[in-house]
Amino acid sequence: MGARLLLEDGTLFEGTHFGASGESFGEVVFNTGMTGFQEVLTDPSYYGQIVTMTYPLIGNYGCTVDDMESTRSHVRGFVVRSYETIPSHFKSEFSLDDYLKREGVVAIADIDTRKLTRILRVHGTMKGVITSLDTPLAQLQQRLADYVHPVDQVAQVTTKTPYRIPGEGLRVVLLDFGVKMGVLRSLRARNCDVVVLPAYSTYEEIMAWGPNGLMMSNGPGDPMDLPEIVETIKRLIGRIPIFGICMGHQLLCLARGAQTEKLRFGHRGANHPVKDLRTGRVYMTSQNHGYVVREESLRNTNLELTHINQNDGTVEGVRVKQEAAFSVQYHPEARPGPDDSDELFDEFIQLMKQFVQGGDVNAKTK
Ligand SMILES: NC(=O)CC[C@H](N)C(=O)O
Repeated sequence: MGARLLLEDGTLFEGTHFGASGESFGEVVFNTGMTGFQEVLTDPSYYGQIVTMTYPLIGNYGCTVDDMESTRSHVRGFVVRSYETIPSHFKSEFSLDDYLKREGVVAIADIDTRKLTRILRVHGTMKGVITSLDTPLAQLQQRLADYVHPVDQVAQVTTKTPYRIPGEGLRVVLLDFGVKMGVLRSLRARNCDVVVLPAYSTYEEIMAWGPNGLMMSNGPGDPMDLPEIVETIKRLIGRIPIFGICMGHQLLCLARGAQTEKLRFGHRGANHPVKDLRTGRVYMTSQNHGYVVREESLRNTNLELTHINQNDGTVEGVRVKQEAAFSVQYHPEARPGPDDSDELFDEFIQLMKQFVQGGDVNAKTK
């Protein structure tokens, strides 16, 4: 059965259909990871996006509940060069096709994903639609032109009610902007007592849990859609140690007066080199973001640039001078991807310990 992918600029790809049937609109982006399609599909930061995998063979190792990054898929569509129908891996419990059908994700295979990626690299990410239906092209074009991306996507994916993952160690409140399981696993591996709160929790609701530290998660959409949350973070900086990942990083920077902007085509994949400017060490990192903190905007703030991307020189990490707060644009929880940056969670634990011992609101990030 056939399927079509139509881009906002009029480019049409015709391929084979798999996954759910129907018509689905979203922002078309690409991911450069060679593996990790299941983590990509279940990462809430991809909410509202149609994801293309640049690696040509997808589905080979099947799916397993173990590798889910949340309880459902958040993508609006999935695009691959070659879909492998027979999964082969000892952990595989079901096929990618079964999973996409179950989650209502429309997918297309057998298109030239290299050509698609080059279009997105040159012209930037754009709106698109995948359809398995026979809708006439002119009608499809009109519907795509009328489609608008959802705003405040964080509200769609954050937990509706607080929940706790008990542990014997330090109490971490996690503001859930669309948290990946990997972040929770990394905190649990360090025995933290984790309380996950809705993104729009107030300063008082957060502090009522008596946290030793605040973790701010990844999440979908534009950080500038979230001014109320930025106001809450302004009050929290200096009160408790803070560690921000991706969306959490962008919001920390906005709270300290920096600015964010949209990248032309973003960074998505498990193979992005990042340099720690303090040590000169380069880490391979897992990434998924379309927005970035503007480096020039750090100048009049007390944010210190700690990490940069080796490919395009963009901001990858900061710390707040004189305060116990730091953040990174990439994903140290590494699902999928290299765990080079796992130590950032240990740094956060150290910061919280220092803070507990000294009761010191000025415990320094290293
Ligand atoms: N993974 C994330 O947290 C992404 C943050 C933000 N939605 C961006 O695309 O830049």
